[in-house]
Amino acid sequence: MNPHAALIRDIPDFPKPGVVFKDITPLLRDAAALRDVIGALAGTVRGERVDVIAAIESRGFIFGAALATALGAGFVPIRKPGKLPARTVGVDYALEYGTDRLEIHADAFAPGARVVLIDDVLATGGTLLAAKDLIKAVGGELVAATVVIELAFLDGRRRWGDGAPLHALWRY
Ligand SMILES: O=P(O)(O)OC[C@H]1O[C@H](OP(=O)(O)OP(=O)(O)O)[C@H](O)[C@@H]1O
Ligand SMILES: Nc1ncnc2[nH]cnc12
Repeated sequence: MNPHAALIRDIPDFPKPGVVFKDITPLLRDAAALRDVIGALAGTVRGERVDVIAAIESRGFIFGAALATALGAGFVPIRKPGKLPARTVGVDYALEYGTDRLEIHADAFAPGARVVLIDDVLATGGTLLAAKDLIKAVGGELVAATVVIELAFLDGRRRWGDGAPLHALWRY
């Protein structure tokens, strides 16, 4: 059950015809709802030692940075191409409405760093899987991934595979 379902808005045909876009901006501007979401994200990794939150540009940054502060963890950005200034590792991927590339700094993690991956939406799973691969490629130990919204009808979870658990606060 999502107590804040009314704060997630369906926008038909954005950014392309046929896509129903889950708009989280009404939720973000609601102070109590935003606090609840950050608390719920923290709940998905309660009891785990977490050194770093890694989050995906750009909507993932909103939740990831707030969660890092709440948990007393650090923050590592996984960015769209050409944005990170030092040496990077990158991967091309497909998402629900296009293709893109994600990059991470090659030295993003201290040895043995325990990492939680955060994003706002799991749709086809291409983005989250690309981020998982990058974290592993640069030596992070992935503890879990958590998304706020899972579009279960797109079956992205099927691609996630074994290893770290994949949590979702709300499923559609
Ligand atoms: O599961 P998938 O099909 O891969 O789609 C999920 C991704 O799509 C959106 O990102 P987008 O690239 O639109 O970036 P944004 O956060 O900058 O809006 C969303 O924030 C997820 O990262
Ligand atoms: N339908 C959707 N709504 C919001 N973000 C998305 N990212 C990928 N698909 C999405």
